[in-house]
Amino acid sequence: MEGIARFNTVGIVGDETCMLSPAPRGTSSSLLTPYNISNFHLPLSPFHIDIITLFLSLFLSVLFVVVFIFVFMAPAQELQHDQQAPPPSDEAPYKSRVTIVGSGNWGSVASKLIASNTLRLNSFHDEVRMWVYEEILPSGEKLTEVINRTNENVKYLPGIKLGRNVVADPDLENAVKDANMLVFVTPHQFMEGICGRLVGKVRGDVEAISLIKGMEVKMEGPCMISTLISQQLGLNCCVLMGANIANEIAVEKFSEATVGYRVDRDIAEKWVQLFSTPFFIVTAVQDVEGVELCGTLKNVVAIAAGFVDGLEMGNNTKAAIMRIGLREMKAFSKLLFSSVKDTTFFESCGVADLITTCLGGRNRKVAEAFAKNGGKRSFDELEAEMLQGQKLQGVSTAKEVYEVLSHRGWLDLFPLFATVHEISIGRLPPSAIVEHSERKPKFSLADGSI
Ligand SMILES: NC(=O)c1ccc[n+]([C@@H]2O[C@H](COP(=O)([O-])OP(=O)(O)OC[C@H]3O[C@@H](n4cnc5c(N)ncnc54)[C@H](O)[C@@H]3O)[C@@H](O)[C@H]2O)c1
Ligand SMILES: O=P(O)(O)OC[C@H](O)CO
Repeated sequence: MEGIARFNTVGIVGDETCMLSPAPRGTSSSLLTPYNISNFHLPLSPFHIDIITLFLSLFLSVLFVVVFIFVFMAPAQELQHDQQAPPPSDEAPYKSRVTIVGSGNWGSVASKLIASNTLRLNSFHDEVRMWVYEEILPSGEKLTEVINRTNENVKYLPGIKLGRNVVADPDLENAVKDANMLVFVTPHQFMEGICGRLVGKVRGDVEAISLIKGMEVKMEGPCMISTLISQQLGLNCCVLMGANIANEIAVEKFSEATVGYRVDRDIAEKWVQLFSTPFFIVTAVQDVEGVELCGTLKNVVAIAAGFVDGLEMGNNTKAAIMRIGLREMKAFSKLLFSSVKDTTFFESCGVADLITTCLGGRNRKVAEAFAKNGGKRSFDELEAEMLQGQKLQGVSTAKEVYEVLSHRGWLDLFPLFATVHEISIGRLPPSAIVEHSERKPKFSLADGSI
């Protein structure tokens, strides 16, 4: 604009010069400078000539600058703009670009599922970027370099090829910058820090989904991880939960999952499309909080089931603990969010996830070892020894749920949830899981009301 305005100013100066009249024939050249241009005789004094010369040189200089900018600078500016503007210029605008934020056990399997679909479906760019929290392996190599060389996450999912179109990237900002579909799948305790690093770094049109089972408790109250992501990054976030033990899906054993969405069914369908395979069946329901709370709270029940296994109390006791746990899951979810639907508890994210976790999950396994050791070895110690870098979610979730219960005066209403935390911190012995959980809550929790 500045260039155009200057150009107009130059034009006006030019017009003014054209207003000089031709010198009348026979006019004496001694009075007027003989300034002949063809048959024009301009009756100008030296002062006028100086002014005109000044204006002309000004005009020519400005013209030169404008031409210089257009010829030499504009292409450079265009190039710079192209580099910043998403999506990159080498792709059709309708193709979605997917980045996975996280590369643990489930994060790696999610990358494998997604990578098989982005190759197959035209609406997605082939490449799937996977942010990796960089680690140095015992061999001295960087985990990202090994993943990119071998196409395998040798630490968190050994023996499984992820797909050649998965690119491991240790730089979080670089990994997300071009994506318009972000999949969050890290242990929940790292998400606050990760979101903090991503503020202002994601595309304006980005959609997100969280596969993370967990919650945060803030001064204002409980905050689901999808809400944390939505609020911190200013984007819409769906969730995907289900009976999904990652190692089983990695070897393509049949499983189901549930996508929870808030409003936009089309977005939910796009996520369903991105994850679905013949052995991984995904269904969408309009209940983000219900789906996410199922995935989050079942980990607390799994710890209780692990205590029962460690104490060798048998299947009936374990089934009883699962039933009481499911009742508390439903009541707690509905007390926090009245919108939570009963039907959600019958989806894969509900009762199916509860069953698989209480039978074969990591939370159950480590809790069993905790009980076998009479609570003498801490969860942290057992987790490090038994999971080699993978993380439990149930112990910290039990603590977070306990904070909500004590803050709201609900401890007596949720004896199983409260007891799991008290055993985990050594306040009660593992055997308390049955004695305390079987206590009848003071009020009916059947419909989630107090
Ligand atoms: N593994 C499963 O079977 C499974 C299935 C469904 C859902 N989930 C859920 O998915 C989420 C992620 O689980 P996962 O199994 O992929 O992870 P994981 O348990 O394998 O966790 C390890 C991951 O945490 C990363 N990490 C370690 N320190 C970190 C730090 N300071 N900052 C950021 N990252 C760090 C590691 O690099 C690694 O990628 C959890 O909420 C879990 O409950 C897991
Ligand atoms: O191994 P866990 O206990 O973390 O559970 C894994 C998944 O959440 C099961 O769906």
